[in-house]
Amino acid sequence: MSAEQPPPGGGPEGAAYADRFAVETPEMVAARARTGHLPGAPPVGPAVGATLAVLAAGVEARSVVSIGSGGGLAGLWLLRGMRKDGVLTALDGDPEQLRAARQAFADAGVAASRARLIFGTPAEVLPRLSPGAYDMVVCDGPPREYAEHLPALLDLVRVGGTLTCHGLLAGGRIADRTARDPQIVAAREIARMVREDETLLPAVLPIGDGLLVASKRG
Ligand SMILES: C[S@@+](CC[C@H](N)C(=O)[O-])C[C@H]1O[C@@H](n2cnc3c(N)ncnc32)[C@H](O)[C@@H]1O
Repeated sequence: MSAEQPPPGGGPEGAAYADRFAVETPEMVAARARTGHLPGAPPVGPAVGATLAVLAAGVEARSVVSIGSGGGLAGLWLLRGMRKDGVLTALDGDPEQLRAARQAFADAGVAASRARLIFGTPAEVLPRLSPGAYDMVVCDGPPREYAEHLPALLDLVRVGGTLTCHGLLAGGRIADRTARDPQIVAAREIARMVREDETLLPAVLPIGDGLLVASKRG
């Protein structure tokens, strides 16, 4: 890296600053602590959470689907950015994560009418959701679980709405041509499908473990 060329994202110090910049509420801190012992990837960091809030605010989100609700940390950020009358639909296949999410929303004073928590996998739940009815669809689970559902996920997003998938970079391994494990193959497949879809305007944000964002155009 030359002296004139700063490291992407400001390097580790820049990433740490981005996380410090986005201050979590006490309820968010508690949500993070509540699910720390559960299996699976950790919840979103503050920089990713704040970005989700900004994206939700940008589309004036009234309805958002979150795939892989976890313990509700991303949900709290999303609700912060959504309209005050907005409804978050969050699904997860782990009842303990859903219980933790319910607790997190209650702690934060989120009205029950604003959060719909559904137990199930994308294969079970997505067919029950209305196509084109969502301002934003947020994926935060293993990419290999969601690659096959990408067309159904995109179908849920209204024109002008936004899709996000977190975990795309997999610690940078997505760029390593020798890496061919199922998670990386699925992440590359998601990236390819989104980039080649002419109805989408996509970008990869190198925050957290890589946030793929795409705006759906007419
Ligand atoms: C990284 S955590 C999500 C954290 C959450 N976005 C947050 O910030 O609080 C991933 C979640 O996806 C869920 N998950 C993984 N595979 C799933 C599947 N096939 N169906 C439903 N949920 C799944 C896990 O139970 C876990 O709660």
